[in-house]
Amino acid sequence: MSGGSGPRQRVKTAKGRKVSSTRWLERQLNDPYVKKAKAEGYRSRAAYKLTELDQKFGLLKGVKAVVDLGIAPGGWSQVVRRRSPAAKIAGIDLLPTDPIDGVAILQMDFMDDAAPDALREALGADAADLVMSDMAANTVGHPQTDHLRTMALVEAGMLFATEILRPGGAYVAKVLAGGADNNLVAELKRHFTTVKHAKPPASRKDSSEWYVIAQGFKGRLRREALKAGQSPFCMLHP
Ligand SMILES: C[S@@+](CC[C@H](N)C(=O)[O-])C[C@H]1O[C@@H](n2cnc3c(N)ncnc32)[C@H](O)[C@@H]1O
Repeated sequence: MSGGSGPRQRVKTAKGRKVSSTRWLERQLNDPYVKKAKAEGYRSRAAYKLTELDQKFGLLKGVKAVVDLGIAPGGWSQVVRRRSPAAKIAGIDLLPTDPIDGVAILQMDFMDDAAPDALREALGADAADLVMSDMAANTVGHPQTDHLRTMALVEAGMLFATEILRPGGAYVAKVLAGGADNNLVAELKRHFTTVKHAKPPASRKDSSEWYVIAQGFKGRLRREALKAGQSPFCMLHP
């Protein structure tokens, strides 16, 4: 997507406004995805990242139950709702999210021990077809710390996905530049038949975010079977 209509808008630095805030405002005003989101009734330009990932990977095809980790302000769930009007959707965020028709929204920390059960209950389905995470840890400006904190969210999302997905289901998560690290990719490959990375066009070029897309969930691994050296796959959600 390029350009957008009309001349580029400039924002004057107001008294008390930081230069970085002025730049952010200017970028928002001139961003074609921001304009499109406004025109099409999406709460965030992030909606187009999921739309583009869906176009490339068919993530939303036929989904009946979806979990949205880091739902606020709600763009991704709006996309799912429009694509699959009957799908059950449950989302979680630290921040409040305005209601979305038919979406169960929890305001809590996904890293809280109680979050997985609360989400399962909110979803109201035995299993999900898709777990999507657009969660981003608040950056502290120390690259290693930021990377570790984001990876902790991706890993926690993966663990949750392996407990709630039906066989064949998918997990998509935001990761930082360089993608998921080798250990995480190896772990994802144990659980999913394909693992890919993508940066949708709507993701800003100067942002370090990428997405990891894991599809074809193999089914829950049965820990006892693994220990006993038997076939580890146990289809708990046929
Ligand atoms: C980029 S935004 C998500 C945008 C959303 N996909 C949309 O389309 O509107 C990332 C969200 O992740 C949330 N988040 C970060 N860490 C979280 C955590 N531990 N638990 C729940 N939400 C978290 C943030 O509060 C933030 O709202």
